[in-house]
Amino acid sequence: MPYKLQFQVYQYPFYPPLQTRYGIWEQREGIILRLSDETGRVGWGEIAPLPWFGSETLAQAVEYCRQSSTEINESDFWAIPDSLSACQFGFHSAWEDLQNPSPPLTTPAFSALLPAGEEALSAWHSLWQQGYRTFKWKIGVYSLEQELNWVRQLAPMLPQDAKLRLDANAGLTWEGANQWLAVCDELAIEFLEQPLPVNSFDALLALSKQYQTPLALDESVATLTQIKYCYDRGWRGIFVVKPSIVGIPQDLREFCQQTQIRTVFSSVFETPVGRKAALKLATELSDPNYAIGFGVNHWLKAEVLPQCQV
Ligand SMILES: O=C(O)CCC(=O)C1=CC=C[C@@H](O)[C@@H]1C(=O)O
Ligand SMILES: [Mg+2]
Repeated sequence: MPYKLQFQVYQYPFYPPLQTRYGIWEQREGIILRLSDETGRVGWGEIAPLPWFGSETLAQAVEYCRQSSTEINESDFWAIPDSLSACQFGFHSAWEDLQNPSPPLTTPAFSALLPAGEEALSAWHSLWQQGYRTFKWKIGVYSLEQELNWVRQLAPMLPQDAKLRLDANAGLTWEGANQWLAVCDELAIEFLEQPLPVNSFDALLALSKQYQTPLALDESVATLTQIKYCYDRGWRGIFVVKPSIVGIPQDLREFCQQTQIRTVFSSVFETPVGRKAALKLATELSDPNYAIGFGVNHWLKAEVLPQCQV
């Protein structure tokens, strides 16, 4: 049965901008997809690229949508190349939504992203009062000395049942990662995300065996192709899965069911359209021992979605 495709590009400002080791991220941009069939069923999907994580660029995704005719078939969904992993997720999510529009009945607990730097010391309390019990703090943004000093203040001030995880966004050196992990073990940090660059797999694997604090790969496992590569090379630590850029949901389901890998699902600050599809997959596959990285998007002010062009 052919499906009718409509799509619209969107841009939303982050408020406040997101500060990470990669710099300041000012706005989220992506594509909202609307699929409909002859019986009148409608499905929504979102293409939310994250090129610095290894997905396609927005321009490449727009080009793919433009060259897709307004009538597409099931075979077209399976023909989307792995190099367009955000398109794969967006189109398959819209197709799954059309067949079963119900949102997930429950979701795992959410982790809240703290602002980078010293601001985290004051920001966590209002999030705690909102009900968050797990917090993620980005490191590698300021100097090692400053951040070690701040984490030694932050960890002890959190209530007993709070959890703190750190995300280095591939920004540490081997020496810096060892310094951080010694402190993580001292402070019972929940896990340390991507301490070293993607091309340092052997060093990451060695590091994962030297400290109590679990390591999580994120940038190294951005797509299902990369997840399989790291699994085949022996990674059995945490896999941070950003569903919006991972690829085809059904392929991820099958791989997780075959391997039982330990996953912690994470947002790419997508809109409510992509968030619904991502949470549905997270509810099915994310390790229940870990909160998922979908704390309220403080960054995204706009809630109204653009209507697709007719
Ligand atoms: O995982 C979370 O807790 C929230 C999402 C998040 O931290 C990220 C989303 C997208 C890109 C990065 O800046 C960052 C990450 O590295 O995990
Ligand atoms: Mg990360």
